[in-house]
Amino acid sequence: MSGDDVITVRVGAPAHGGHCIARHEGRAVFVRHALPGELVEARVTSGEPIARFWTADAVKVLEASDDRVESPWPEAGPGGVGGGELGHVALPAQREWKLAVVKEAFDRFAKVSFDGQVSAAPGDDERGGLGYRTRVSAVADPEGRAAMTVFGTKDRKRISAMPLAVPAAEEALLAARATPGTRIEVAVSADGRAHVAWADAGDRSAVIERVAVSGTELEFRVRSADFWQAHRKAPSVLAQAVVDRIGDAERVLDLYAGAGLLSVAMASQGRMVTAVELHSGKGRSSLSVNLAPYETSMEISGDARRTLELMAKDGVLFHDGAIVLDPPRSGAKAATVAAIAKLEPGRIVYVACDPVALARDAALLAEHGYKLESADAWDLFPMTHHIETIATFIR
Ligand SMILES: C[S@@+](CC[C@H](N)C(=O)[O-])C[C@H]1O[C@@H](n2cnc3c(N)ncnc32)[C@H](O)[C@@H]1O
Repeated sequence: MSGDDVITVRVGAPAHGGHCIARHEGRAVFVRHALPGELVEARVTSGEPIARFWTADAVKVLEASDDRVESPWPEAGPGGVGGGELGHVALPAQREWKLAVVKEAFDRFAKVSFDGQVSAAPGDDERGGLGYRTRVSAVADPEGRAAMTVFGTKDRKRISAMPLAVPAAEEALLAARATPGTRIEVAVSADGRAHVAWADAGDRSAVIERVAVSGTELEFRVRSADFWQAHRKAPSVLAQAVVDRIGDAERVLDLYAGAGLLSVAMASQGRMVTAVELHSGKGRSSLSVNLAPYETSMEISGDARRTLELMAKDGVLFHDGAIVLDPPRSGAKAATVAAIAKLEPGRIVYVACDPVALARDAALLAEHGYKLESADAWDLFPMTHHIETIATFIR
């Protein structure tokens, strides 16, 4: 089965990754562009006879869910580009979907229950979950115009709209003309201006971002090569959440620090922060520039696990301190979790863009004597399946 084969299935619960699970002839089928409870005709997108599961796109809805809406971005619909796979789901139902996914991840992999909420970022409800991305990227098509990858393929399609982006970013992306094959990166900085960078052309221009944390406006220099949260409100939501969760820790180790968003937020509250980041780029890193005003804080340029192991060798302990980590999608994994536990931090604050990776790491932390104190989630990527979760662990 593949290509144009269409099957009729009753769709079940959502699963991690932006699809719902259905069954067909005894096999699990991951169906995108559907909603729980719907009866749909789905085009099989991968369906080897011997495969344990198939994937499919709902192409015709025979019985629609009450939560189905018209997608504000049809180009990301069935057979379209990735990055807008929940567009057909009403905004409150997107959050219920994400809550179900986080709960399932915690139950299944961490064996603890997730009792938190999925909160909206300020202003998202008013904007219908649109116009939030300050960072967008695409690749120039043969005519030099913005194109995105068709989900599950290597093909690209020119886009005519990017409604998830703040208007200035959408406008800049659609107006960009670049050498075919070049990556076009748009960043709208705190001053509301769109900055377009052609990453492959070596453009490393910096923008200034301003983020409000505990009533103070903090400034950050961010280069196009630096990691920066994509949602316009994500930096303040996450920095505030972390500041609120580190308790009275005087010393904090911030692993996977990026341009220093969380480090600077904590340092601005008088904490002594050591920030660790692997990809600090050429020249003076943004992390070091952004941390410079805080004399008791410092940057370590290197790998998180290696840094932890060197600290353990030197007998460093974090009993009265906290370790904050915000790893890439794959999570921290066993060796880094073990290295964190070796420093015996009183508190661990884990910021995760993948709830399954977080839940797996939570199970590992439990083996090292760390128990979940609290967990909360934010919908910082409306119209997509992505979700940001913060979990706090104590010894
Ligand atoms: C999800 S981002 C978090 C950045 C920052 N906390 C923020 O919110 O802006 C993860 C960061 O980890 C860095 N990174 C990836 N692997 C790493 C490693 N092994 N050791 C240290 N940093 C790493 C990436 O370069 C990236 O900046």
